[in-house]
Amino acid sequence: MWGFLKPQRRGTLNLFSLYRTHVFCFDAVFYVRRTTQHQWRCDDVTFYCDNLGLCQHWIQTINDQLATQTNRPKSLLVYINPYGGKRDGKHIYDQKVAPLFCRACIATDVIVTERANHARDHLKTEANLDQYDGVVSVGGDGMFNEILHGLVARTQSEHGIDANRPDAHLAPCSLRIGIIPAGSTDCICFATVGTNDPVTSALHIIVGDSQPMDVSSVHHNDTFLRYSVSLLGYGFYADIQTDSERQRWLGPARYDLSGVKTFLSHNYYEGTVSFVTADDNVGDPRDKEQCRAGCRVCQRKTSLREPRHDDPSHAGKVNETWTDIHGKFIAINAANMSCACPRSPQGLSPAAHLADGTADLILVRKCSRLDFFKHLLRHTNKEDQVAPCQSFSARGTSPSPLAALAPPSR
Ligand SMILES: Nc1ncnc2c1ncn2[C@@H]1O[C@H](COP(=O)(O)OP(=O)(O)OP(=O)(O)O)[C@@H](O)[C@H]1O
Repeated sequence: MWGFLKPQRRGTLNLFSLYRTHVFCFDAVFYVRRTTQHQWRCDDVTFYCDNLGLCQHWIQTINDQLATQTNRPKSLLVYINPYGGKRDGKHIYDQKVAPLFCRACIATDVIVTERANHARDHLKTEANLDQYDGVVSVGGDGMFNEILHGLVARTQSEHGIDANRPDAHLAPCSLRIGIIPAGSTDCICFATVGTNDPVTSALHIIVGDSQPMDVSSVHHNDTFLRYSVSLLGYGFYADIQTDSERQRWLGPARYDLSGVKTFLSHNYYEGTVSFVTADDNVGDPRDKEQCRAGCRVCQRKTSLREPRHDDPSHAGKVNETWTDIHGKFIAINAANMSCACPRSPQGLSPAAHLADGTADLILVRKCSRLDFFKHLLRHTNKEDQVAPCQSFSARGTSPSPLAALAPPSR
């Protein structure tokens, strides 16, 4: 007879394991409990039984059910950036994440990076990727980007795709990337999971959650520069980023200092932005629902986009009509995702989809400091982020001053 009894002994149990006493067999089942603000926690239920055979049968049945879930990772390659955010990436991983991976029987190879681009270079050339189900980034957005670059570059070189061609269709990576937030803004984690919480992210990885993401490639004069999954910024945000790197010793507070400095300098840039509007775009920048795992728009778009990287004749799009906008701009932003983070819970483009094959182009023309301040202030609240600025869904830009955005591919 199964029943919930007061536990006689609680121990560190494997995800599904059997503990025996002389009187009862008992088995603790660990599960994910959803709490508030998109946070997940690990909880357990203990079942008791006085029939050992029945208990074993029950455990076997659960394990058989779990074995059918092939999306759960069994082996992961973990990169920890000990240098990002408040420099506590290693501590976060050891204290909050490793015990959960261990409990879920996930084997891990852990590399603590020793320099910038260590993870990228290791993934590009050395790592034996066949033995892993995924790669985990413990760090911030910069660390995620390193891993993205390593994995995407490796995949393209294995498929013989020339990444310097802006019209090349990139081959999708077979490995997934998990993010354990341990950086300063952790925008990519926040925009995909809804919170910056290492335990929640670890549990998403354990249960095999996944979300496709658009990747934009940035080129200059037919030379590949970099990939981007979040914000591609020219002007205001790029200036903050450049300046904040010089203040890294300040930790996450460096963004505040650089933000104020850049705002006060009130720089603007004159040039022409060219873009192609998305033809079958179903979303609108003012849509109320935020894109999350399982989004129907992204699922539909992903299924419509056939991978065509093996057919050179399909490279590039024909009949694209380019629109030019000339002017003086304070900020030129292409958002591949909402770019939400704790300071901007809605993000720069709240309704941007993670995998619909488009980027939201946000142009902020030269205006007074006061008007620009009002625009920035909206990022911190939940009100309409786009009015009265114009916002476009675009799939490309022309050369200078913005590097071209190739059609995003997964
Ligand atoms: N061992 C290391 N020493 C120095 N720099 C490193 C090391 N490992 C990684 N890096 C670099 O540190 C940079 C910043 O890391 P990360 O993104 O993790 O933190 P952050 O910049 O504080 O957070 P965020 O990007 O979310 O603002 C990355 O661009 C990465 O290339």
